[in-house]
Amino acid sequence: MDYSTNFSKSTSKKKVVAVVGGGLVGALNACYFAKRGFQVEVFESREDIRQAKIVKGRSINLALSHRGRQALKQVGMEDTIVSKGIPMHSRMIHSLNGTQYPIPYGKKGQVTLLLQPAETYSNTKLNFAHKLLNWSTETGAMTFLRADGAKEEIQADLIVGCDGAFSAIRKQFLRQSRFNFSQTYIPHGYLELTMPPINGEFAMKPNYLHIWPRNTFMMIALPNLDKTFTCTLFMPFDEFENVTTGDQVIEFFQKYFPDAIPLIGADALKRDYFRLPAQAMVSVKCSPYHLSDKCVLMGDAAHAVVPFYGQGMNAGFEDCLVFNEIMDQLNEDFSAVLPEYTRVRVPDDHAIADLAMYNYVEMRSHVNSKWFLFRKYIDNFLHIIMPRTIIPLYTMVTFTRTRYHEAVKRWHWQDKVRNDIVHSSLYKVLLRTTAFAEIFSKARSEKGN
Ligand SMILES: Cc1cc2nc3c(=O)[nH]c(=O)nc-3n(C[C@H](O)[C@H](O)[C@H](O)COP(=O)(O)OP(=O)(O)OC[C@H]3O[C@@H](n4cnc5c(N)ncnc54)[C@H](O)[C@@H]3O)c2cc1C
Ligand SMILES: NC(=O)C1=CN([C@@H]2O[C@H](COP(=O)(O)OP(=O)(O)OC[C@H]3O[C@@H](n4cnc5c(N)ncnc54)[C@H](OP(=O)(O)O)[C@@H]3O)[C@@H](O)[C@H]2O)C=CC1
Ligand SMILES: Nc1ccccc1C(=O)C[C@H](N)C(=O)O
Repeated sequence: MDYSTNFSKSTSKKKVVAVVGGGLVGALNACYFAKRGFQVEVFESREDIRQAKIVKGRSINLALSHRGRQALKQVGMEDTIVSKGIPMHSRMIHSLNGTQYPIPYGKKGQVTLLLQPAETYSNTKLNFAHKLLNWSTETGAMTFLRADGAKEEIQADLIVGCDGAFSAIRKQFLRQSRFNFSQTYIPHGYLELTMPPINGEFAMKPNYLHIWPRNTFMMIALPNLDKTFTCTLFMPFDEFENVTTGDQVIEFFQKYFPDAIPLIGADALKRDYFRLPAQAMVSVKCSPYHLSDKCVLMGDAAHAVVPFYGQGMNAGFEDCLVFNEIMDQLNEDFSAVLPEYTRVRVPDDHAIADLAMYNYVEMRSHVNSKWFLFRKYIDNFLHIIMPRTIIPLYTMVTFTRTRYHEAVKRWHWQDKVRNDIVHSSLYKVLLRTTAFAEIFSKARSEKGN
C-alpha cells in the first residue's frame, strides 16, 4: 500500500522542514531547525542505529576540531560530545627505522578531539527506514521507500538534503540548467585495521595522530575510547592488488611498518587485512547548493571531500552554523536565505576540498622532508612573534573559523612572505660571509706583502 502525507498543511504556525539523511550533519541540522521552532521531520534510510543489533559502517572515530565544536556549541551539545573525546596534540611520525618524533599541531592547548559518533539527539520526529527514492523539483513531493516495502509520498516547506556523498536529493539538481557538478575518485583506497590494547592500556601514546609516512602511501592510527587504535592504510589500489595472501601482508608490513606488526598482531593482521576490500575515496564539488526556496544541500551531499584533513564532518557542521547565522540575518526568509547560503558557502567548501587533497601529500610525504620541517618551524616561530600577521595554515583550518577560502589565500601570501624572509636572510648571510672572506683574504695578502 502507498501513503501520502502533506506535512506542509500542518496546523503548526511554523513551516515544516524535512531533513533527508539522519547522519552526522542531518542530526545536527534537525537540532538547529527544531531550536528555531520549525516542525522537523528527519528521514533516514537506515534502521535506528541505537536499536540495531548489527551496525554496518566503518570508521568509528572522527577528529572534531574548532569549527565542529562551535557548531555543536550553538545547540548546547559541545560539552557532551567533547567529554567523550580524546585530545590529540600532535602528529607522531613513525620512521622506517622504528624511531618516532612528534610534530605539534599548534600552540599548547590547541587540540583536536575525537568523537564517537553514534547517538543522534533530537526533539523532532525521526522517521527511520525511509529511503528517499525520488522527489519532484516542481511540486517538492518526495517519495520514500519504507522497510515494509510501501512507498510514502511526503511534502514539506523546505527540503534539506543531508544524505551523504551519493545524495539522492542532489540527483535532481543535475537536471537543472546552470548546475555545476564534478566528482573525482582518487586512485588511492583505504583499509582499516584495529590495534588492540596491551595489558588494558593503549598500545601507543594516545594523544597523537600516529603517521607512518612512506611518500607514495601512508598508514595512520587514531585512538578510541576503548583503548584500541583504528589504523587506516591509505595506498594506491594497484598496490593493494599486489598483496593477496597473508604471508604477503606480513612481508609488506615488515618492509614498511615493522613496528606495527607486534602491536596489531601478526595473526590478526593476516586475517583483518582481507576482511573488507579497500574502499574508494571521492571528492564531489557542486554549485549552487540550493534550488529556489525549496531545497538546500549540506554536508557531504554538497561537498564530499577526501578524508585527509579530518575536516569533512567539521565542514558539514559548519554548514549548519553558517546557515543558522544567515537565518538570523535574513529573518528566516527561505527565498533570501538559500541563495545567500550558496553565495557564502560554496567558495569555502570548494577550498576545503582542495586542501584535503593537498594534506594527503603533506601527511604521506612532506613530513619526511627536512626543508618542510624547517619551514614549519619558521612559521610557528613567526606566529609566536607576530600572532596576528602570520598564522600557520593548519592553525587557521583546524583551530579557527577563518573562512576556508580566505585561509588558502592567506597561506599563499604567508608562504611568499616567509620565503622572502628566509631567502633575504640567506642572502644577507651569504653577502656577509663573502664580504668577511674578502676582508680576511685582503688582510692576509697585505700581511704577506
Ligand atoms: C575514512 C574516513 C575518515 C574520516 N575522518 C574524518 C574526521 O576525522 N573528521 C571529520 O571531520 N570528517 C571525517 N570524515 C568525513 C566524515 O565521515 C563525513 O564528512 C561525514 O560523515 C558527513 O556527514 P553527513 O551527515 O553529511 O553524511 P553521512 O554521514 O554520509 O550521512 C548521510 C546519511 O544519509 C542517509 N541516506 C543516504 N541516502 C539516503 C536516502 N536516499 N534516503 C534517506 N537517507 C539517506 C545515510 O544512511 C546516512 O545516515 C572521514 C571520512 C572517511 C571516509
Ligand atoms: N569522501 C569520501 O571519499 C568518502 C566519504 N564518506 C562519507 O561518509 C559517509 C558514511 O560512510 P559509510 O557509512 O561508509 O557510507 P556507505 O558506504 O555505507 O554509503 C552510504 C550509502 O550511500 C550509497 N552508496 C555507497 N556507495 C555508493 C556509490 N559508489 N554510488 C552510489 N551510492 C553509493 C549506498 O546507498 P544504497 O543503499 O542505495 O546502495 C549506501 O547505503 C558516506 O555517506 C560519505 O558521505 C565515506 C567514504 C568515503
Ligand atoms: N582524521 C583524519 C582521518 C583521515 C586522515 C587524516 C585525518 C586527520 O585528522 C589528519 C590531521 N588533520 C593531520 O593533518 O595530521
